Amino acid sequence: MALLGECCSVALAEAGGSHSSHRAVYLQVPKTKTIDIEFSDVKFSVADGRKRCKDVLRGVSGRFLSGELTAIMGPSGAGKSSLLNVITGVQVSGVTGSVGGVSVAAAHRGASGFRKESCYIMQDDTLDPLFTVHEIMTMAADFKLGSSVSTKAKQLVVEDILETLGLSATRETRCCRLSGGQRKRLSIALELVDNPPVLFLDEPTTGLDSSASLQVVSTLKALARGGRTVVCTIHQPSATVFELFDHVHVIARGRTVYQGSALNVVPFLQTAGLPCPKYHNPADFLMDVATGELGDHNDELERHCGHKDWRGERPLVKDQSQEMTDKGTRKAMVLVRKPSEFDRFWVLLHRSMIQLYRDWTVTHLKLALHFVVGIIFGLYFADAGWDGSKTISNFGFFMCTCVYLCYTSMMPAVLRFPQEMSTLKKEQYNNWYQLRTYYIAFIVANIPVQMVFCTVFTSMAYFISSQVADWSRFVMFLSVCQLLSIMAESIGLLLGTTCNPVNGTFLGAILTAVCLLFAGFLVFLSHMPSYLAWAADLNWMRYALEGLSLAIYGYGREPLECPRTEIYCHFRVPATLLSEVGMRDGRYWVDVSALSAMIVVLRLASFVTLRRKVSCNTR
Ligand SMILES: Nc1ncnc2c1ncn2[C@@H]1O[C@H](COP(=O)(O)OP(=O)(O)OP(=O)(O)O)[C@@H](O)[C@H]1O
Repeated sequence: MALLGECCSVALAEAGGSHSSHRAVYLQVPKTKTIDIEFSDVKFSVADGRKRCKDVLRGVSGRFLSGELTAIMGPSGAGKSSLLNVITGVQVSGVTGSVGGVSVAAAHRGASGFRKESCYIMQDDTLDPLFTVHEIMTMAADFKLGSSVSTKAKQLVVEDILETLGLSATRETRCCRLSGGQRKRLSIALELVDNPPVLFLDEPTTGLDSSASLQVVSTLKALARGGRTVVCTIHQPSATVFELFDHVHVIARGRTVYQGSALNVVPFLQTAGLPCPKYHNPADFLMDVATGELGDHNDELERHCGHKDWRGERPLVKDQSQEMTDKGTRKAMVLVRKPSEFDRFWVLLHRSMIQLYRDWTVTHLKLALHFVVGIIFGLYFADAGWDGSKTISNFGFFMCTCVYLCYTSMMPAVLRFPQEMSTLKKEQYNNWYQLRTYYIAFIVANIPVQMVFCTVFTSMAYFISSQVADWSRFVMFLSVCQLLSIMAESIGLLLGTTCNPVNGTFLGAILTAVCLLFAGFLVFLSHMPSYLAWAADLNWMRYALEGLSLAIYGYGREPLECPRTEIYCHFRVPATLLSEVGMRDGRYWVDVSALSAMIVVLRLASFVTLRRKVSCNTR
């Protein structure tokens, strides 16, 4: 990698800001800091499942220059995405060689400066379907430009980028309703907000028709001409699209078989004794050769492409900032200070709140279901709260409440992070925010919602089943329910970040069933074999059940009423139940503390596993 010029901006130099903490953002594609990326002898191997090594990249070298639009091409499985992943630092294990003048390992530790300034638009780039184009762009501007830039200036940046990428007409359209080409352009637009000097794109034209592909690649070319280094992988481009590329790097079976200008492909193949038929798309012919359809010429091509530099003239880069000054246009330059994590926390919180509000399946539907199920529970256990002859049924009500809260909190949580993983990976790679900021914002936004669901269900079930009308007991009961549902959600988050969603939901269901077994309901704590008592001590459901029982029957509750028809009312005195089920010596505060401690441990553990999952390779 080489810095070709200290042309970041005059304003930057005047401000005395370092490149890492300040960046100049123009309201139109500017000439920015220019970065060339050089990589040499890059090798990447993976275990192929039979304890043997498969060489995916076998010593690939090359240079991607600023101002140029580069395509990495090759047959399917040749190693295009792998090369991009190695250069961007997404793939580190099993890789040797150097990128940006330093070894791959050192580059991963942060020695390669271009990575901090580059953005990577992945193939399966997901855009939140709940937001409009304008909203999602505004959020990107808030993340990247922070509060040092006024809202008005941010809006100008957003409008300008939308205009440049031909998205102004869709500004009020929700992302889920955009066409494939518009989605790709929006993914690019999001990353342009803070004007990155390097853009990597994995197959930006996949799934697009020829005119949309042409639009996307033309956009990329315009961005490259603004001084950026733009590199993308691409499959079989049309002749028109192919000609737009300034530089093409072709890989076949992990080796470079051509690197040079798109216009030099035909003369190159001619030199290698492979004349391209007249009226044939050179890109198609090149792919036919690389796939071996015309015989195995890869060794020959590899030799020939090393003999001569097939690269074309370096294109002239447009200095648009200068252009703007010359024309005296309204376009202004904004000096950006890197936003604080605190600023980003508020943006994340705001985003989570909108998501919760707009996704009616997450909030409205669940709220309605908790309300209805709470009523059903209450009716099913009607009178169990005051009637001494139904005390065992009431104990069953506590157990059913625990199981219901566990399942309804745990299962959605298992799917929560896997659903957001691709967005999270992209935003993490592109330095939108730190993972801990995201995690804290998630907790702060989510816990109150969880508490509201739990309160709705518990209140309905509590009062309809005629539990004791004592506010302090109700608060104690509700607090345990809240802790249990947050606890179950924590387990779900941990499972979602350690296993895949299918295994996670299966394990969650099994875990809840085992906890039910050791909770002290099916086998009372007093009847449990002593050598298995430890299992109950580790069981969050046991603490919840005990907490609920003590909240209702502990602390000197008056004897219950019994119907006249009952000749013998065994559980009339509440303490009798507590003694029989082995909870007489239980302490409410111990149960609450145990649940709280487990929540803290599990939330920390899920953060660690989430970080591992986000930072692990794309595969
Ligand atoms: N982390 C990995 N573990 C195992 N195999 C891998 C890994 N990364 C790449 N490969 C293998 O390396 C080969 C090249 O994969 P890569 O995705 O780079 O190809 P590609 O040229 O981008 O293909 P396509 O155009 O079909 O996307 C494939 O056979 C793939 O299975």
